[in-house]
Amino acid sequence: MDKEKQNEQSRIDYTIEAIEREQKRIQESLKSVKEEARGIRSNFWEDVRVNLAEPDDVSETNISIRQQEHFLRERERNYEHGEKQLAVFDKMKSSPYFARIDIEDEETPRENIYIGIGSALDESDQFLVYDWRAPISSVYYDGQIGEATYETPEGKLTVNVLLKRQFKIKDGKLESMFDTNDAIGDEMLQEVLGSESSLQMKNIVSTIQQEQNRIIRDTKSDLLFVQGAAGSGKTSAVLQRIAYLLYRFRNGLDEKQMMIFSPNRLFNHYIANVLPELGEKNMIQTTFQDFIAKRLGKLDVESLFEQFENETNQARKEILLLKESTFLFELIDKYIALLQKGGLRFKDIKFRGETVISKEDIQAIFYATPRYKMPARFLETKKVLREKLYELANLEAKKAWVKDEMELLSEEEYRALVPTKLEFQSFDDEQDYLAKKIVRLKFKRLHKSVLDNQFWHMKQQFGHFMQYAPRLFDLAEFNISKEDWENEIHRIVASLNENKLALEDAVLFLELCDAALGKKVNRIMRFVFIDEIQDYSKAQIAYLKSIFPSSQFTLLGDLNQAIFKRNEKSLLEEIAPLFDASRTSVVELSKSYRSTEQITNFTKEIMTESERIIPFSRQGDVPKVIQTENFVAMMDVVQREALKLKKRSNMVAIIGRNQEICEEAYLSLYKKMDVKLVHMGNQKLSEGIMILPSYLAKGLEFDSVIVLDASEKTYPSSADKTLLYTICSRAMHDLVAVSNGEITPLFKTIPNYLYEFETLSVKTQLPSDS
Ligand SMILES: Nc1ncnc2c1ncn2[C@@H]1O[C@H](COP(=O)(O)OP(=O)(O)OP(=O)(O)O)[C@@H](O)[C@H]1O
Repeated sequence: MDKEKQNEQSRIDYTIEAIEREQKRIQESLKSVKEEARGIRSNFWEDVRVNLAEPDDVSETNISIRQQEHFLRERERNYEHGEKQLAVFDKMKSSPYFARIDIEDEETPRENIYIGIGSALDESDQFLVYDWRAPISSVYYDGQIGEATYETPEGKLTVNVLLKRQFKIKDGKLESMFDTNDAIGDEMLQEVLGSESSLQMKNIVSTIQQEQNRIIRDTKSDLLFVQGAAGSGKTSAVLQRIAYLLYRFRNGLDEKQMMIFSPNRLFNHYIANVLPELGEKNMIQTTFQDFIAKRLGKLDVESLFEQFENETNQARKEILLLKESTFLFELIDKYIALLQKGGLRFKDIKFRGETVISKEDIQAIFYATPRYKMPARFLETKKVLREKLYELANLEAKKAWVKDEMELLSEEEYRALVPTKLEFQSFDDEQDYLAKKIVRLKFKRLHKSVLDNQFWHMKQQFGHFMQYAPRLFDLAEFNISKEDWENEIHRIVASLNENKLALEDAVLFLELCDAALGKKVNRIMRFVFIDEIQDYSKAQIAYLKSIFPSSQFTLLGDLNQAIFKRNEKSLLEEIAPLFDASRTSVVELSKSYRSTEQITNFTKEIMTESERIIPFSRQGDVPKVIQTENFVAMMDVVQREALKLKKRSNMVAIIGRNQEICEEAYLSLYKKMDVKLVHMGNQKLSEGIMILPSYLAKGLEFDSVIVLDASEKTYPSSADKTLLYTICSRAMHDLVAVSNGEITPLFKTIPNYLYEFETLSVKTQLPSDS
C-alpha cells in the first residue's frame, strides 16, 4: 500500500473509532432519555397540579398539563433523533465517507473536507465527516479543480478546490481511491452502473452529477420542472432532493409534509428504500389513482389497467383532449354561478322507505338561503334540514311502529336506552322518552347523510353539467359534434350508474363538488413531487395545485415516454401558465445512465429528437431483434433468450404491450421454466424471470429486457413510439426484441449496425418447435 493510501486508511480507522465512541455516548443518553420519558409518563398526573376549584386554577392546571406534555414530546423527539443518528452511524462504521475535497480561501489555509452520508465530529467538535447535504459538500458535486462557489444560507461563498478524491470503503477497509478532475469521475460511476439491478432502487449519493445536484439543491422554485431522457436519473435525483430538503429545513419540515405521486404501486415499493438508506423516513407515497379514489369515496375511479387497455376512437380523442385541458375545469365556476339562481339537483330524504323531506322541499330551502357563496348556502341548508329532522323525529315518535318496537324491547335493550339514574314521573313519561329515543337513534343515519351532503344529487348534477356545458361554448371549436357529445354523456351516465368514473371525469367531478361544497385543501404539504408527469393532463395538475396551495412542486417527466397522453404540446408549455413564471426553473437531463451505450444508441433512434439523448459510455452487446413466423416460434425464442439471459442477470423482464399478451405468454411458459406474471392484482417485483405489461414497467429497470412481440401488428405506427421507447429503455445491460411476424416499422428506421437482426423461418426453427 502506498504512503498516501496508508494515510487515508489511518484516517478511516480514526474516524470509525470516533463514530463508535459517539455511538456509545448516544446509546447511553438514549437509555436515560427513555427512563426519563417513562418517569414522566408514569408520574404524569402526580406532577400535574390538578385543581379545578376556581377558573384561575383550571387555567393553571391546563398550563401544567401542557408543560408535562411538552417535556414528554421533547424527550420523544430526542429519542427519535438519537435512534436515527445511531442507524446512520451503523452504516458509516462500514463506510464513513465516499469523498474528500481539499479547499482553501483567502482567510483559511488548506482544509480537508470528507463527505459521507451523515456528519461526524471528533472530541473537540471538529468535523471529521461532513454530511453530503452540507453547503460545502456541493463543491464536490459541482466544481472542478480551481475556483468554485457554493450557496450557504448566508449567501454565496467562493473557495479554491485543490483536490477531489473518491473512495470505495467497505467494512472499514479502503478498497480503492482515485483523484479526479471531472465533476464526478467516470470510474466510480462506471462501477455503480455496471452492477446488477435490484428489487429496490439504490441511492446515488456518492455519484450525484452536476446537473442532478441543481435539482437536488433547489429550494426557491415554486415549480421545478425536470425534463429528462429515460434513465437520466430523474427519480434518483428527486429522492435525493427529498433527503436534502429534510436536512436543509430540518427544524421546520418533516416527511409528512412531502408527498410523491408515483406511476403505480409497484413503483412505490421500488423506491421505498432510498430514503431509509440515507437515514431519513419516507415521504408520503401515493398514485394519482389512489389519491383521487380516496377523495371520491364511494365512487370507483377507473384503474390503470382500464385506462390503458380501453380503446378510444378518434371522436372520443377530441373529447378527451378537451377534458384534459383546463377548459372545462375552468367552466365549472361559471356553471356554479348559474346554479346560484336555480338548477341544483337534490335527492329525497327517506325514512323507512318513505320520503320525509322531498327534493322539491330541499330545493325551496336551498334557494331561500341568502345569496352567499355556494358552500355557505349548503351549510345553511344543512342547518335547516337538521332542524326539520328533529321536528320530524318528534312526529315519527307517535307512530305505531315505534310502539311495537317499545313492546318488544328486551331488558338489555331497555337498559341501553334508559340510563340507570333516570326516574320517570309516570308511565306516559317513560313511553314518551323511549319513543323519542328510539326514533332519534334511527334518525342519526339521516343526520349523518345530511352532514355528508347526500341530499345533493352529485352524480345527476355532474351529468347536467356535461349536458349544459355546450351552451357555454362552441363544441365545433373543439372538433366535437353534438352527437359525439351526447354519446359521451350517455357513457358517463352509464358508468355513474355503476358507481364508476373515468380518471379524466373524476377530476372534473371532484372540482364540481369542491366548487359547490368548498374545497378541502391541504396547507400542511410543503413539497409535492410528481413523477412521470407526461402522463398527467393539465386539468389533473391544476386540480393538485388547488389542493396543495402552499406547496412547491417538482415535476419530472419525459415526453418521449408518454403512454397515456393525447396532446402533442410540450409539457412545460401546457403546465407553466399554472405557475408564477419568475419562480419556475427548468432543468433538462440529457445523459442517460441506465443502459449501456449500445442499448441507448438503439432505443433513442426510435424517437425523433434523438440527439437530445446522450448515452453514458458503458459497453455491452448490441441489442438483438429476432423475427419469427408464429406465436409458438416466438415463445420458443423468448424461452431460449430468457434462460440465456438469466445466467448473467438478476432480473429478466419480458415486457408485453398489454395484459392479454402477457397472460398468453405466461400460459405458454410457466410449465417450461420458472417465471412470474406481474399484473394489476399482483404488483410485486421478484428476482429471476418475470412477465409484465408496459404500464407496470414504467419507471423500473431490469438487467435484461425481452420485448414481447415487437411486431408490426402490435406496434404498427408512430403513435406507438413512446410506448416502445419506454419498454426498451428499461434495459440496463441486455435488450432482445422478439416478434411474431414482421417486425415493427419503428425498428426498421434504426440504422442496422446498431443491432443484430435474425429471422427464424419455419425451416430454421428451434428443435423444440419441430
Ligand atoms: N448520478 C448517478 N449515479 C449513479 N447512478 C445513477 C445516477 N443517475 C442515475 N443513475 C442510475 O441510472 C438509473 C436510472 O435512474 P432513474 O430511474 O432515476 O432515471 P429516470 O430518469 O427516472 O428514468 P425513467 O424516466 O426511464 O424512468 C438508475 O439505476 C440510477 O441508479
